[in-house]
Parts: sequence; structure tokens; C-alpha cells
Amino acid sequence: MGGYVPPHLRNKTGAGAGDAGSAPPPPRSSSFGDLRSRDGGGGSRGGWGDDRGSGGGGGGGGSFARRADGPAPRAGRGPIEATFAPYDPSDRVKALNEDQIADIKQRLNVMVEVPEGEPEAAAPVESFRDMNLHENILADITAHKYETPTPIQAQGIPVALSGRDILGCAETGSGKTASFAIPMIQFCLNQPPLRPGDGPMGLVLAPTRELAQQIDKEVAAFGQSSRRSVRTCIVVGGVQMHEQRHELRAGVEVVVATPGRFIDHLQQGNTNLARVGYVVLDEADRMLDMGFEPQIREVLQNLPPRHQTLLFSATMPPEIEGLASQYLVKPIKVKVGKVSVPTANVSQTLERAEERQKPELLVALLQEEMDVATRGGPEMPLTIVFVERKTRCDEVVQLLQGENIPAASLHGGLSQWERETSLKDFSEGRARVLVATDVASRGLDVKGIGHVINMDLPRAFEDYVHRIGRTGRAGTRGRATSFFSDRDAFLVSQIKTALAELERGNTAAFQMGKEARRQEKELAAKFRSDLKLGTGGVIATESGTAAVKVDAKYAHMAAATLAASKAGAADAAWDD
Ligand SMILES: Nc1ncnc2c1ncn2[C@@H]1O[C@H](COP(=O)(O)OP(=O)(O)OP(=O)(O)O)[C@@H](O)[C@H]1O
Repeated sequence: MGGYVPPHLRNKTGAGAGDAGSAPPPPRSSSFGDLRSRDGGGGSRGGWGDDRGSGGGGGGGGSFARRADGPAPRAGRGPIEATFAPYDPSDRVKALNEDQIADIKQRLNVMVEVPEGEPEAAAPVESFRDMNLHENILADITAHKYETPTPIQAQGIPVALSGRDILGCAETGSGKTASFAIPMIQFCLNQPPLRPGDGPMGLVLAPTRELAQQIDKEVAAFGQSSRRSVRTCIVVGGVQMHEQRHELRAGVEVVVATPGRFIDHLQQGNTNLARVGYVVLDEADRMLDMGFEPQIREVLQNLPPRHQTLLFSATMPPEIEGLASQYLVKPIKVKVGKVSVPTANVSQTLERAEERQKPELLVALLQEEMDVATRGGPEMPLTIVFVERKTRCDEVVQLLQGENIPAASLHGGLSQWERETSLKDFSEGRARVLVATDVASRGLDVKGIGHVINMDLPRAFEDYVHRIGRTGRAGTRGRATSFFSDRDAFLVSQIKTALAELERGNTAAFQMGKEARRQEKELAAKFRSDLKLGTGGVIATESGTAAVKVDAKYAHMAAATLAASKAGAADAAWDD
């Protein structure tokens, strides 16, 4: 990962990753704009019958060098353009007037922004039945026990079904996955079948293997009744290429992938982009942070002209808007509720703790919850403990296991098998505690997580937002405890401000992304020097500053942490 630049990109630009960013935006289909203006209100990109056989525009097979034996589109046959079926919601929805639509948006706390001069976005729809979904999908939604769409689904699904690009932002645990997965299945069902050698119709890119696997499961759940027409394949690192290669070459309608491994398969000619008409970038901001920008751009630049792009996250730093402005076509911005802030479903506690005190405090906190359960109280909640580094994960697991607290670790230094085993042990409750790096901070959806503990706070505010969002999901309540020391002073002040704003019902988003992190570093350095000079910086905490004697058995951990707490250490947590 990191500075990886696909060879053909280097050849094109004659330079490195930095130049990838300045590559020109992708070609746009001229028919695309025409279709839009023709169909007025709905914004659909034309129907199945209209599109079949229409000559121009196809053939966006990408610039990847393909092996002769690969399943690249076969010579001598024409490309198949994606079909964008008209969106036709129920009469009840069509009959809504402007005021009624505004009322629904207000009730759902949904904000929709349409670029100037573009047709209105499709109205929010509060029932899956009214969305014009294929009956197989409706059956699967019922089987999945989703009764009503969440707000991001109520607004996001109709906009996606109407073929428009989306920049979607809604808080953690609010159901963003289904809001892109359901329309993707409908999209696939509307396409002419795959031919031998065809690549996927739907592509989802996500930052981590665990998240990709979770998305794949969700797609499979809503595509269960259509499994013969919508086959999915998961393409992530850490496992052998050959099985994925075999599946890709056999033909699948949907690929859910981490960007690095997906590009590897493209370059080996195991798949191609010629049929991709529906692309999702989930947690796009994290993928950019992880250095996947060249790979993402490479995919987006090589898509066929007729395609739809959806970009989702709970946090939207300005970098994302930059990417969106180049690769999304007149996107509809859908924002739900308070975005880029910690979810109000989680009660948050900040606890001052020096590095050397943290192990003992953690054990005490977890043992207290185990004792409650032993005394016949509620079962100990599933708990995620976030730490800064991979090695620290393993140390903390050993520590907890030594105290008879069943724990597993999850980080990028483990084999794929170990990662999957840890997650399974945790989600099935055998390990009540998962000790993880930020690899688990995005998207992870495990039922029953009641407590998130930041043994080490992250460096960036958005990571805090995602971490604590592992609890308090789908309208449930959760709890977060964060240990902090002087080095976290700036982040703590941000968290406190965010909480105060939330309490006041303020939905203003906090500054995020690279620029925010630069300012954060500067201010944190200033804060630390102020502390040294004794000019201020005392942070009040909810639970006071209890002095804890550090037991000798934890001393080695405190020393290791102090040695490693230099800037940049957190990046080692990510390696997908
Ligand atoms: N309409 C619905 N009805 C009931 N439960 C739902 C509905 N939609 C989603 N859920 C459940 O809510 C939980 C959170 O959904 P999801 O993982 O899609 O959230 P998210 O917005 O992607 O969160 P994050 O930003 O953390 O990735 C999941 O367990 C999902 O099954």
C-alpha cells in the first residue's frame, strides 16, 4: 500500500504517486447529460430497451495490460453499456407535493443538496415497498428483518435507484451499507446477463478486509433470492490470489474489494472494468488516508463512460469533496443528522491516565463488569479496546488473559486466518474483549458491542468518531471510555467541544482531514509547551484524576508504550 503506483500510471505520467492526483478527470459520456436533461424530474439515465444496441460510448475497458489468456472482453464483440432503468416509485410517493416532501425530510433529519441547474433529487421514501424494488429484494429485506428504512436508506436508496451519483454522509451505525447495497442488486438485476469474460457490474471498494467481508455478507443477504443472477466475490489481501482469480474469471456480478488487491487482479487480467456501471467507495476518506488514492483514481479513470458512483462515509473531510468533484457527476449530497461528530447514542467518558497507569485501569474497568455478571447482573458487554500499535494489541491481550478476561486481538500484523478467528470469537461472544488497532475502527458491525475503550486515543478526531461508533448502532445505546494523557490534550478539547455542541443540539460538522490534522498537530505542540511552562492546559474530566499505583507486573508495558508513542506510530496499525 502506501506509495504504490500502478506501472501503467507511472508510464502515463512519467512520475510517482503525486502525479496520479493531477491526472485529468475521466471522460464523460455525452449521452449522459442529454439523458438527464431529457427525463426532467426523475433524473434517470434511460431504460433497458432504449439502451440496448445503442452504439456510442461503451468500451471503457481500462488501460490495464492484460494477459492473453485473461478474461478481458473478447475481441470481435461489442461492449455492453450499463442500463439505467427508470425509477418508478409507488403512486403514493409520486403524489407527494413539495411541502409533504419537505416534511418527511425534516422528520428524518435529512438534508439534500442538488447541484445548481440539475433536476430535483428523488423524494425520500419511508417504506421499502414504495421504492420500486424487485420482488426478490423485497423478500430478502423481509427475511433480513428490516421493517422500515433508516433515514439514509429512505433518501439514499431512491436517489441511487434514479441513477444519480451520491455523496452520502450519515452517522456511524445508521445503515449506510444497505443504502448502497440494495440499489446495487437492483442495478445488477436490470443488466443484460454476463457473458464469458465479462467483469463485474457492481464494484464496492472499502478500506479493510473485515469491512469488505461485512459488506459482501450484506450484499449476499439482500441478493439471496437472486443469487443465481447476482453472484458476489470478495477480493481482499492476506489470502491466496488463486481462489479469487478462479471466481473472478468464472464471472461474478458484484465484487467487494480492498483497492490494492483489486488492482492486482486487474493488472493480472483476472477481471476488467468494461461492465462496471455501479461503483461504491465506502469509507472513502479512510482509503485516501491509507494511501489508496492512486488505486482509486486508477479505477475511476478507467470506468466505462456510463456509470454511477456513490461515495459514503460518516465523516467527510475536504479531501473527499476534492475527489468527488473530479469523479462524481453532479452528485446529490445526502446528509443525515449530525455528521462528522460522535454519535449521540454513546455516552462518553474521558479519564485521565498516565501511560504507566493504563494497564491497571483497564483491567479494573473490565473486571468490574465481569464481577457484575458473576453476581447475577447483566452479562459483560462485548467490548472493543483500541490501542495505538499492533504489538501493544498482543501485549494487552496477554495481560487480559492473565487476569482471566477472555480477549482476542485484531490488527494488520496477524494472518488472515488469525484475523478471522479473532473476529469470530468476538462476535460469537467467546472473547468478550477485542483488543484492536484502528483496523477495526471503520464499519465493523458486531451485534452486542456495548463498550468501546480507547486505551490509547487516536491522533485524529475522525478516528475517534468512527471508533466509538462501533457501539450505539442501529438506534441502540452504547458507552465509550477514553484514557487520555497530556499528549492527547488537543483531541480531548475537541471531544469536549463536540459533546457540548451535541448537547446543545448543534449539527455543525467539525473540521476534518489533512488540514485539520496539521492544525491539530500545531495546537497540540503548543498545548504541550504551555503545560511545561505551566501556563494552562488543565483538562477537567468526568471521572477525576484518580492516582493509581502501577503494579510491577505492568511496568514493562508502560515503558514500551512511552518508547513508541512518537508521532507516526499509529500509521503502523493499517496495512491493508
Ligand atoms: N432498515 C433497517 N432496519 C433495521 N436494522 C437496520 C436497518 N438498516 C441497517 N440496520 C442495521 O444497523 C446496523 C448498522 O448498519 P451499517 O453497518 O450499515 O451502518 P453504517 O452506517 O455503515 O455504519 P458505519 O459508519 O459505522 O460503517 C447493522 O447491524 C444493520 O444490520
